Amino acid sequence: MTSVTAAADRGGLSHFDTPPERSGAHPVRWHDESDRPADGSSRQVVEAFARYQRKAALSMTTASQGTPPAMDRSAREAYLSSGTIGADVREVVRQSWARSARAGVDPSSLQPVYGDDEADPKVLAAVDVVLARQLDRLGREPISIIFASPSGMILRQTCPDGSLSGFLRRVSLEPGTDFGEGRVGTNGIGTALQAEKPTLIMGAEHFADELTIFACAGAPVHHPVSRSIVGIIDLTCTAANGNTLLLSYAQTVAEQIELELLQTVGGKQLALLRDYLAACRHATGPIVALNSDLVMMNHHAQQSLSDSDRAVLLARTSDARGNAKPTVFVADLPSGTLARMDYRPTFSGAELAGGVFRVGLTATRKEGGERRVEPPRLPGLAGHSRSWMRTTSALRQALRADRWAVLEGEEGVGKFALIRAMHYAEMPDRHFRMIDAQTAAEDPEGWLTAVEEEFEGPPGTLVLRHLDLLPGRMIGPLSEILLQQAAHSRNAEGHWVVATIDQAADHPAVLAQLVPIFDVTIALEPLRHRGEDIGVLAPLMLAQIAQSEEITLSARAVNQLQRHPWPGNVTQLQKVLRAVLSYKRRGVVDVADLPAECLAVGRRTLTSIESIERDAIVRSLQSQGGNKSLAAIDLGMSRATIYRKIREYSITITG
Ligand SMILES: Nc1ncnc2c1ncn2[C@@H]1O[C@H](COP(=O)(O)OP(=O)(O)OP(=O)(O)O)[C@@H](O)[C@H]1O
Repeated sequence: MTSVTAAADRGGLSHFDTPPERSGAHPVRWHDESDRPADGSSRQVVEAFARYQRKAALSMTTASQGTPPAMDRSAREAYLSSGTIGADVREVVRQSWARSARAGVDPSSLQPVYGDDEADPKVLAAVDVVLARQLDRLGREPISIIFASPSGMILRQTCPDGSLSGFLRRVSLEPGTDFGEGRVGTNGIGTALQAEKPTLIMGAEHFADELTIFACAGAPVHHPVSRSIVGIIDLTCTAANGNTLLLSYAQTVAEQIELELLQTVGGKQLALLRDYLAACRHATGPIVALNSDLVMMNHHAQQSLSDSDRAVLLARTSDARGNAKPTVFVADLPSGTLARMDYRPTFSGAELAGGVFRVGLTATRKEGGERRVEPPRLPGLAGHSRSWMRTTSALRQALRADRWAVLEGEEGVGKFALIRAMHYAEMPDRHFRMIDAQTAAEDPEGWLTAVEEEFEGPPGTLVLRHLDLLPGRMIGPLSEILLQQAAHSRNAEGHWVVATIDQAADHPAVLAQLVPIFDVTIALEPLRHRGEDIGVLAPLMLAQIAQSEEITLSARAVNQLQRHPWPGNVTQLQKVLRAVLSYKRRGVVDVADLPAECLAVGRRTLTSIESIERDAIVRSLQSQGGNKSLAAIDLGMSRATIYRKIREYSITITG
């Protein structure tokens, strides 16, 4: 082991001990007060810095080892003048330069942007503890430790060396400045955030001229449980002193902050983490753990599922949230895969702390495009998910066996449409009547009489729609009528009675007194759990509403619709398609043509204020070509806030 003596001797940086092949320079200090930058022209500053670098270089031990191959300034100049990328430009840098150029960063003039950022106080407290400890160890080493938010805003900066501090101030590397890549181009903070991994940016690899005098190593700091990025640690020193040790040091500081943060994690989160890790240990498939604050997914869930499958899977998991009993359920994913989800609750003491889902995936479409057996057609309706087929087949069996049924599902999910289509598909010659309990309160007597008269009329289907809305005082009388009829009319000449209820409604008396009169309860799943159906439903409905085949949906638009949670189900999808048709009558509807509400894929229903805010963000992002910084300015919010809200509302930006 080689130790970097100058640093370790002072009791600091001893963790820089490295194998010989990775050993490198130790940080240097100003040797002479006269080297300190004078307040003067930038030329003076550059000269002062050059002097400083030269001296720094002299005091280095094994500077070049462990350092990315030095890239001379000509590669950068060639790129900036002609867009030519030299062979010695590292991939991470070449990608970052391209992003910086696309974001319109001016390489010849650094234009720092100042602002506020909402910092998590727990994270900042952990950062402060670790930075104070590091500062003690650094003594007066000319190295700066910076902490920036997930959007690149500098929140903390320490530098024990006054001279280096002076240079940092000149480029505004100080709290309150946004060092996101889209603002100042390639740099240790913004580029590491983009790459989501530790990244070293050396001298001329920086995009902006003024930053090329520095070496910056950025290491993301993760939340110890969720592993989401809570900020970034950046170590900055002179370009001549930069090497991979700087990166190791940044990673060490980031890890120390994570350890510090771990102390603040509550019992519930730890309990969930414990169960999640235990599940991951034996996992051969996706594992998802969640509570109201946290979602954790193993590598399998992140890598092997498409975005739309993952969105549907998460939507399905959130339905079991808060359940204190183990449950197993099945979800159809948009790709045609069937997910069997085994949910086990997690407890912290007696308190429910969340739950872990072990997911088993079964491909339902075989290679070679083997077709499924198509169910009998239901006129005017579309659907081919397993869930849809299970429901339609259960309802068909109930009809054929004269078994009275309750069809339950969320509002607008298509309960009534399905019963009506089933009736006309199976017994088109028979009488069909719907009586809506929503109107029962207006004329209770008349409503009950209508039900009685229906039973006296010709046989057929009687739908008692919205049964959960029946006023309490009418439940007794209706149950008497139904019980009496149930005793007589279960034969081919009788009535097939089907009721619809909203499963979200609070209707204990209906459940206790009326539902047991029916033979079977069948569930029609919310649209968000039948993403596959959207692929056939949306084009069909678009053509139906437009009464034309001149307008179609692109595959990307369908994919986007499949990712939406559809709290208002098919009715909401219908409204969206109507809205699209109000401004586009022919051609191909693409993602950009969809209303703002469809560009967000969230797991929960938003309040109206939240959806207004979400729509405003989506509109602004659209008008700014997807540029989050510009959208933030447009909306008068900080970049951190827009990033948080984009995540919170699960807004996707497709390019
Ligand atoms: N699978 C489907 N294919 C085509 N259209 C559908 C389908 N499901 C629902 N719809 C249409 O969606 C709209 C809403 O359906 P419907 O009124 O049956 O929902 P519901 O569940 O009975 O709603 P609620 O309980 O809120 O009254 C209707 O216009 C219906 O024709």
